[in-house]
Amino acid sequence: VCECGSGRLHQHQTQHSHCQATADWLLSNTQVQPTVGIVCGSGLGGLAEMLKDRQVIKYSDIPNFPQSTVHGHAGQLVFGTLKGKPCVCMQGRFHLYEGYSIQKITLPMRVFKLMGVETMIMTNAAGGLNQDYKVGDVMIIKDHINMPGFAGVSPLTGPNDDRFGVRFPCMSDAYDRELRQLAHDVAAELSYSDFLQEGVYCVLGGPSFETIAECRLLHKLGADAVGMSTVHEVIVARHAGMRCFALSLITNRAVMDYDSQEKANHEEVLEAGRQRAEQLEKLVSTMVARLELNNNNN
Ligand SMILES: O=P(O)(O)O[C@H]1O[C@H](CO)[C@@H](O)[C@H]1O
Ligand code: HPA
Repeated sequence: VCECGSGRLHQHQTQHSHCQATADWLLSNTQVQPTVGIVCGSGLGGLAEMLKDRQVIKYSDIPNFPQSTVHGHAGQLVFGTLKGKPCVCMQGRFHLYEGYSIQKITLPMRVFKLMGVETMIMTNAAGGLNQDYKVGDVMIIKDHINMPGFAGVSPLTGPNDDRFGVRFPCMSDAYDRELRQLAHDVAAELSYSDFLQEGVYCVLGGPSFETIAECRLLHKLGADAVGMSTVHEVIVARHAGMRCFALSLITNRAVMDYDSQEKANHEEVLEAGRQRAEQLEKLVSTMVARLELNNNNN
């Protein structure tokens, strides 16, 4: 029963003990104690192939883990080192529309925290709302708009577990300023600046793509890109005091015009990932090589 004294078994306690059991199980099944966590977006699983001394564990073998159900998400954790840094890579993430609870889709963040991860790097595929963005652009996320959050859908709903973080976590510093600067510096060195953007990511529930009216609305609200992931992970990771950095690959341009014949589809999303995969991997791996692993940003 819960330590809160109510005599009941509460979800937050179950969550903590589940996360701890999963973290312990993973630590006893891998040689790697990761300090960096990477989440691969749709079609961006190649990031995990960069790890050295790889050890792969399928989600179906991990206690308490959900399964990946989306094409382009392999469904396994890859442990190894990237430029000498111990990493864990989610080759496949979970989305609200897959039918899992919002707590379940973000459970890996808490597991990683309990394993010793200090820095999270999330990637995603997203539709470009900003009219200056082109397919293949890489957007550093500087801020987000949490649409489900407006309706009370948050991974932190329910009793707060102080072992992870505070009841009311700050989100104005969610996307680490130093890591964003590092991304700009690395991109400039690699001559990637012509396809690098920095902007605001808006999350929706999906799985239907947006209507034209919705795209126009989101653009007016200040969103530069739209997708169905990442934000919930960032909220849970920040709540637990991990540094966060996130990138969107602009895989398609959001349809904003009633005369347009374009139609968003998952195949073009995956294809855009294939086209830009190599540069995205180089950008992330060079950043990881330069990470300072003392987290003062709780
Ligand atoms: O955000 P990731 O996981 O990259 O996936 C994006 O791609 C899918 C749509 O093609 C949606 O799940 C959207 O969120
Ligand atoms: N909308 C929502 N999610 C997406 C898109 C989009 O246009 N492209 C890739 N993921």
